[in-house]
Amino acid sequence: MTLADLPYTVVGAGAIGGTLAVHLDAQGVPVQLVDADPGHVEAIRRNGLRLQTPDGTLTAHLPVFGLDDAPSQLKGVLLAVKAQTTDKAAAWIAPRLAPDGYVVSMQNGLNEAVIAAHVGAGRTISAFVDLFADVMEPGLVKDGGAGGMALGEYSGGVSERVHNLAADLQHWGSPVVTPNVDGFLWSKLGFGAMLSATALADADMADLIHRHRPSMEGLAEEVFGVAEAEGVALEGFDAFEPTAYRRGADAAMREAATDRLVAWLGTQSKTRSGIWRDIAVRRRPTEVPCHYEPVIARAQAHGIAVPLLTQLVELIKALETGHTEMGEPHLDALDAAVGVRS
Ligand SMILES: NC(=O)C1=CN([C@@H]2O[C@H](COP(=O)(O)OP(=O)(O)OC[C@H]3O[C@@H](n4cnc5c(N)ncnc54)[C@H](OP(=O)(O)O)[C@@H]3O)[C@@H](O)[C@H]2O)C=CC1
Ligand SMILES: CC(C)(CO)C(=O)C(=O)O
Repeated sequence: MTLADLPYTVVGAGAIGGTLAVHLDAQGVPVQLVDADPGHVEAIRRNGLRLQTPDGTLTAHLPVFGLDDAPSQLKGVLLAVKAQTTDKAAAWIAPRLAPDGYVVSMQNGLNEAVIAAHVGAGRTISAFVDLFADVMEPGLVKDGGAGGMALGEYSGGVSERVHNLAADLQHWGSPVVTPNVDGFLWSKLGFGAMLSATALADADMADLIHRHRPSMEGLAEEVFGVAEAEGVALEGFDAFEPTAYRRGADAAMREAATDRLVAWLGTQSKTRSGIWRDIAVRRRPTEVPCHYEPVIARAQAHGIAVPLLTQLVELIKALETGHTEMGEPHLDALDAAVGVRS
């Protein structure tokens, strides 16, 4: 096999990596998996990787490896580990990555710089993913609803390899190919702050966003204040309209945007965020500090106050360590903090 023939490698074959791998396989595109969870690897080896979709279950029988027995040379890597594992995973990938290989960050957060530090900016592809998926049991991923995706070069612009990747993903859908993935990533950080806040309570994302509009909208506004200072041109996606949450946005326009967002979230069969799932089901640390501490640091550098975001990160950390329990009073307190601020 020549380098050009090497399959895609999904590193982190969980909810997102698993979903994309099954769709690549269904498109007839060669793909192999690497995952750190031995139980998941074993289940995939035994029964294939199964993706439950509204139209039935797709099963992909794919080569699957643990970190110790994976191939020594990788070409197109789709990285789909949680953000806090990016550094470790990229360090593992770097010595195995072919000179003309690349790593695509199929993640939430600003992970591209971390990846580029290991493999080089020229071998890093930016991506934004708004898919909805969950690992239900080892070897089984549930498609929890449709969402958007964008792809582009981390160094800027778009390229043939980005267009090729978008074409290879056609069985999943149609990714946007754009030089402004950053605009999507920052918009998702705003939306993601709302989703992260819904993990403070034990109820569905749509209901909590509807009931706690002051804090939800205030969180997005804080993130977008930082994005603006960073010179990022925000991009809308799915039912999320970032312009409605910029400071000074018309109040009626903002409420209408939140109405549409809540209605759309209500159509998704995945009703709780990955953050909620990590705390309540998996009982493991979440991505929230890794996503938002860099945003808070940038806010400080620009002299921008982000009190809601800071409080959100502290509350999530307290939930992770068991210092507090999930409950809607946390969101009432955030709502009240907005009242004090404005
Ligand atoms: N799930 C969703 O609907 C969405 C997720 N995202 C983003 O996608 C990214 C991936 O999330 P998601 O798919 O939900 O996460 P999952 O936890 O479902 O999948 C990640 C997988 O990676 C494995 N893993 C951990 N460390 C390594 C490693 N060093 N090398 C290889 N594999 C490793 C994990 O194993 P173990 O469990 O043992 O750690 C797990 O099986 C995150 O950034 C998330 O925010 C974005 C949009 C939606
Ligand atoms: C809510 C969702 C699925 C939106 O993409 C998400 O980002 C997550 O679960 O982490």
